[in-house]
Amino acid sequence: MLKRAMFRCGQLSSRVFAVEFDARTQPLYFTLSSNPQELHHAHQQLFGDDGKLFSLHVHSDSRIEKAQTHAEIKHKLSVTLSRDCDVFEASSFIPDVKNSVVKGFFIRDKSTTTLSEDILKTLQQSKSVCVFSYKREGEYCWQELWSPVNQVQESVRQYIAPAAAAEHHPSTLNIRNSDVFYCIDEAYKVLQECTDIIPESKEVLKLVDEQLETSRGDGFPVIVIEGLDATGKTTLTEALQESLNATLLKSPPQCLAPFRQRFDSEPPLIRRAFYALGNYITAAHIGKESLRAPVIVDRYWHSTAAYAIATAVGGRVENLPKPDSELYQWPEDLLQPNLVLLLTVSPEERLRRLRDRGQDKTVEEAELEINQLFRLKVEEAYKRIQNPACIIVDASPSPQEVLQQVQHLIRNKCHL
Ligand SMILES: Nc1ncnc2c1ncn2[C@@H]1O[C@H](COP(=O)(O)OP(=O)(O)O)[C@@H](O)[C@H]1O
Ligand SMILES: Nc1ccn([C@@H]2O[C@H](COP(=O)(O)OP(=O)(O)O)[C@@H](O)[C@H]2O)c(=O)n1
Repeated sequence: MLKRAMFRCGQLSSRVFAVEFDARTQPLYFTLSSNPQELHHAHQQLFGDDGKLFSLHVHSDSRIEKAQTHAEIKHKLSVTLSRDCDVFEASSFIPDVKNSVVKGFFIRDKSTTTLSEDILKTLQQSKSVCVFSYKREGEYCWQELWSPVNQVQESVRQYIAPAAAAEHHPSTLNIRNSDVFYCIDEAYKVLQECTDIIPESKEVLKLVDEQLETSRGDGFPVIVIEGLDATGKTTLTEALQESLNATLLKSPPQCLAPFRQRFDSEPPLIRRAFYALGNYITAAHIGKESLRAPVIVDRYWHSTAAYAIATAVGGRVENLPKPDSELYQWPEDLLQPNLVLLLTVSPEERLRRLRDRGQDKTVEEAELEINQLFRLKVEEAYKRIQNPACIIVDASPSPQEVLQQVQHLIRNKCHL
C-alpha cells in the first residue's frame, strides 16, 4: 500500500524539489537521497526551526482533475490555515525534462494547534494527493510519506540533499499544451475533457465547430493591437477603424462573452484553452472580413501567450523561457496578421489611466498593479514572441499623436 503510494508520487530519487519562498529570489532546490546527508546551510533556513513541515503534491491520470484539485487545495489552504502557517508553491521535477513537473505546496506550521494536520488529513483522503512530512535530527533532515495514523518505517526515509539550480526554471517545463497551445486540436481536447464538469464547454466547442475553415487569400491587411490593460488599445483601435474604414474585431470574440467569466474562474489549463479557442474563432472572422476591408484586431495570440506564460512562470523575468525558446513561436495553424503593434506606456502613466477610467479590473489586471514582477514578465513575453514579432509603439503621447504614429507605420509596412 505504502509502496504503491510512493510509486504514485514518481521516482522520488531522480526528482528535484523546488520551493518558492520569495518571488524575488530563486527557489530553494533540494533532492532526496537514501543515505544520510549533512544539511546544507541554505536548507537549514527551511528545516532549522521547530515548526512542523509538510509538502503535498497532486497526482492524477486526469489532467483536468489534477488542475482542479490543485486550485481547490490552494484556495483551501489560503482560507483555512492560521497566520502561523506559511504556504509556499512547490514543485517536483526532473531537471530540464519537459512535462515532468508535479505541482504542489510546502507548508511550514509554527502554530501550537493541529489545524494544518487536520486539513492535511482531509486532503490526504483524496487519492490524488500525496503528503510528505519532514523531520530533523542534528545535521540530518529527511522526508517521509506522512500518515496521520500509521508511523512510516524508517527504511523509506529520504534524506534532504542540496541540488543545483536547474538551467530552465521548473515552471517553464510544463507550459506547452498546459498554458499555451500551439494548435487548435490541443486546446479543443482540453474542453472536450471538461464537458462533464463544465457544461458550457459544449457550447464553446459548438461555436468553434460552426466556424467554417477559412483560409485567407490576398485580402486586405490585418493589423493587431496589443498591450497591457489601459495602454490605449480601445482608443486606438476605434480611431483606426474610422480612419482606415476598417473592420474592428477582438479576441476573445463577442460570441464567447457569455462564457468568459465562467472560464476565468477555472484553473490555467482550462482557462487558457478557452482563450486559445477564442483566437481560432477570431481567425475565422478575420479570414472573412479581410476580403472586404482592412481588419484591426484588439488583442490576439500575443496576449494569450504572454499572459499565460507570465502567470505560469513564478518569480523574476529571468525565469521566463529563454528568448530563443520554441514556446514563443506562433501556432502554425493560426492565421497570421500582417502587423502586430505593442502599445507601451510607463507603469506610472498606466496606473494614472487605470485610475482615470475608474472601472472594475479583472483579477489578473488588479494583480498587475500590485505585482510589478508580473507586469514585467507579460511585457517581456510579448516582446519575445516570434513569427510575427511585434513592433513596439510608445503610446504615452496624446491619442491623436499615437494614431498618427501608427498610421505612419501601417502605411510603411502594409502599404495602406
Ligand atoms: N494616448 C492617450 N493619452 C492619454 N490617455 C489615453 C490615451 N489613450 C487612451 N487613454 C485613456 O486611457 C484609458 C485607457 O484606454 P483604453 O483605450 O480603454 O485602453 P485599453 O483598451 O488598452 O484597456 C482611457 O480612459 C482612455 O481615455
Ligand atoms: N486574446 C486574448 C485576450 C485576452 N486574454 C486574457 O484576458 C485578459 C485581459 O483581458 P481584459 O478584459 O483585461 O482585456 P481588455 O478588455 O483590457 O483588453 C488577460 O489577462 C488574458 O489572460 C487572452 O488570454 N487572450
